[in-house]
Amino acid sequence: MLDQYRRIKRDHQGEVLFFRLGDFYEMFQEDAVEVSSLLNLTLTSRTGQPMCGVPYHAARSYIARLMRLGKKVAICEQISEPGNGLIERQVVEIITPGTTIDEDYLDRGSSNYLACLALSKESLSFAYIDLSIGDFYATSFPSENAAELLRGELERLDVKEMIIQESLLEEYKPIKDAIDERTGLVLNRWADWLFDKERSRERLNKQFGSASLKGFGLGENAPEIISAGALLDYLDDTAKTLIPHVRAIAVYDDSEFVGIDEATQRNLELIRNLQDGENHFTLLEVMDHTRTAMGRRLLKGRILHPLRDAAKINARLGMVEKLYHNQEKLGCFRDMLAKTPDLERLCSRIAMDKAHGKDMAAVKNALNSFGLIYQESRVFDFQFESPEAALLAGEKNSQALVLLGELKKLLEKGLAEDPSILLTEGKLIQEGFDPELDRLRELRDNGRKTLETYLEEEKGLTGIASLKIRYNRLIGYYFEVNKNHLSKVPGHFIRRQGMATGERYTTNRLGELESEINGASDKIIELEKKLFLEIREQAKSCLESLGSAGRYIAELDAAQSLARASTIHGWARPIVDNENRLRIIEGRHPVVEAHLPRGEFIPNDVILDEAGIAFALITGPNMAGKSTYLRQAALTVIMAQAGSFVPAEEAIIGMCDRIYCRVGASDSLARGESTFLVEMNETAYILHTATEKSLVIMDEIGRGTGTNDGLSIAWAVCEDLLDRIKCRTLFATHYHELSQISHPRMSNRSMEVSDNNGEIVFLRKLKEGSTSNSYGLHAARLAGLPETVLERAGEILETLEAANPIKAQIPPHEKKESKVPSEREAKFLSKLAKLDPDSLTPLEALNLIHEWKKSVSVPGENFVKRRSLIKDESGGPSLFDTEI
Ligand SMILES: Nc1ncnc2c1ncn2[C@@H]1O[C@H](COP(=O)(O)OP(=O)(O)OP(=O)(O)O)[C@@H](O)[C@H]1O
Repeated sequence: MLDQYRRIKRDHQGEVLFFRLGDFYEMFQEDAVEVSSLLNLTLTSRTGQPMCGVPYHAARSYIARLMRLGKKVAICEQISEPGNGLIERQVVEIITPGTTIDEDYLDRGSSNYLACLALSKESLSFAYIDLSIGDFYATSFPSENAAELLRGELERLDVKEMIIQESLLEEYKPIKDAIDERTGLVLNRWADWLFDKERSRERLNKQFGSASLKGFGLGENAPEIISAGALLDYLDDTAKTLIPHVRAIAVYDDSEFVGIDEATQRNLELIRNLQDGENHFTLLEVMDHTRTAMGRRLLKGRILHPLRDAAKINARLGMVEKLYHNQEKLGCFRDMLAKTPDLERLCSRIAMDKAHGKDMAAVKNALNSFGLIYQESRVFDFQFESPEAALLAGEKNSQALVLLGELKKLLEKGLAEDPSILLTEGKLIQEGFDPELDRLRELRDNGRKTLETYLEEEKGLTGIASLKIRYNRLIGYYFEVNKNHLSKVPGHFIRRQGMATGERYTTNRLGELESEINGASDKIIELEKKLFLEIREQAKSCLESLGSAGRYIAELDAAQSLARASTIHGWARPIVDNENRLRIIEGRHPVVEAHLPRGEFIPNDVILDEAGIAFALITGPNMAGKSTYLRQAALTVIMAQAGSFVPAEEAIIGMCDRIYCRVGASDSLARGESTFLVEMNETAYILHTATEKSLVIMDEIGRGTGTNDGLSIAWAVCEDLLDRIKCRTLFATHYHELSQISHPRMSNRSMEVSDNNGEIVFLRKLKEGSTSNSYGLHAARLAGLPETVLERAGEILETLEAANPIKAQIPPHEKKESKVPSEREAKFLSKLAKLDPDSLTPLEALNLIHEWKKSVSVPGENFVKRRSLIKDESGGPSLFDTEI
């Protein structure tokens, strides 16, 4: 047996092998040593080999714990009946954190992503899937910013498991660093030869039943194909079943959603807080009043993927508004949604033939709720976002609705009231559904009654009042006679077994009754299983419609959640347009406000305007509320573009393409970089990627180094943002000297403080103009610094202020040609980098040159001037060295 174990284990080195031995799953050797310590199991040994085990019926809870610890588990079952010789065993399933669809191993309100990263010529191919609901996405990252973009996606998606092309880890340090930082990520390193574009294309076509992938936005050379195909290969190996619920792939690029990089997601505490990574004190917490797991997952996704399409945003807002204005119906929807099971995840269990009786009962309940919700929602004429939900909403008697209605009836008629989760013990099918099943049940039940009558008969005959009929698996039905009555046992009793307390007997009549009852029972179990599987198969044929119903419920739930939050917190519908402006009147920080007593949060306006002031430099003492103000601006934009009402009296949000939120001096010890280096890396990233349509929030940048260095850097960064990028910016600083920057697009604003002879009160109101006092000593006093230290600090401060270390006159900013390529140039360069000259015909090459010539002759943009920038790495002349 151990040889068999070793043989199987050889193919499952990366997984903990759960090896079925009778009623236990056993682990041996290194698995046993590791798992016994992880799960606190007793470590024993078998023929000198370390061993530990868990009972088969309790295995799920142990597997769930291993999943949470980032382990993969291979389930090895006995596949032949016990008899003479070795039982055959085989791995029937591999459960991994990214591929599991089992509710016990999943977080209800979070998506569960498995991702794949591969190299595709010059770009990186990135795909991810949530197998538990069948959502499948792909994108590609241009090589220039690949590591930052990957970081952003991994943070946003909270990927649980990833397949990665080995050479990427070995040859691209920034990628390796981005992966290494995610400590909980389960990583599968795949050799390069396993990534094959042609095979990937075939696998994807097979999955979608398509002849070409063009319909999914995947052209002939689309880089996304390679990672998406590899992902399906991996699922073939692990899930070991078909995945028919994965019916399409959505290819996206960064122009669809607001770019929110990893640091911004964290600094704004969108989904997880900075303290313990939980969702308390986050934006999600205040927005989330969902009633279903489907709605919660969707809402989370929307917060992390705000849109850049005003029509779509307005459709979401419209749905929220209709519910907001009809509080009675809002309450009614909330009640109905609260009773709705997770149809999306049930669909994947049906698709993968894993839905048990209770799952099917949940489908029945979900369909019931859906029917009621659908009926109630029709009067609202909601504009649903996903095509599948929109289709359901649009066609009153669509085919999908008919199918769902029929399935609901079938489940109501066929499924037992409280069905078993096993296929092997009956209790699955309702009475009156199948005549043959009813007949067998009657036979079985009558058999039991007959047994009772027969027992009474024998009691009378033998005079043993305590005579009992019992059953065990070994000898079946038997009479049990207490030892006090053994003398009364009649001749037709056949002795089967002795016990300490008496004897066990059978009779010919008892044997006959037993075969009648058992025959019927076995047939019932078989028939119930068959009927149940037929019902499940019927549900499987409606998967698409079930998925649409799930999505319909999720969208409605997300909208009602936002309507509810708006009602509780007094949020207003924003106007969202394409202008480069922000006009938030009486805005509040949604999270800080929610945790303060009602009315205590002091609202402030955020006014940034394309034509006028787009850059606000905010000074003010410590504790004055600068950071809160900055973040509330970013959060308001995210909320609006996610399709939510916002915490303001009124708001006009000119859509942002990217939002950056940087906080100076934040540690990133995990990256092994100095605090200041991280700050500068992040600032560089903003200066390289922000556009005129971005919103940049900078909170005390430049603090992590010497005053003069920090101030100079902050000054130059402000100038670059003002002159070159021209984006909307809120820049908070304690370098009051920055207020000397004089620029028509910049305004100085500060947080008001009342100072009544040293009695400091923070008014938390933004006013025009700068301030030159940081009241740092006041904050230090509040923090409890000893009085002697404070006194001494006061003396030093006076001396320093008298000396005024930053006296030098800063020369005016001379606009120099920027060293950073514009977005258009960057796109062009990326295209150029991807070009394969060997595959071009001379005519194609000539056409390209014509195209380039056209693009460089656009007024105001001049690549020729910047040719020194794009020399190839060898230092030799690049294409752009040639005068065009
Ligand atoms: N508008 C407001 N209304 C009420 N309370 C506020 C407001 N803004 C901020 N606060 C509270 O004031 C405290 C300090 O705010 P914040 O951290 O934003 O100040 P800061 O100016 O950035 O301070 P520092 O410069 O020391 O980082 C926070 O606890 C916050 O809850």
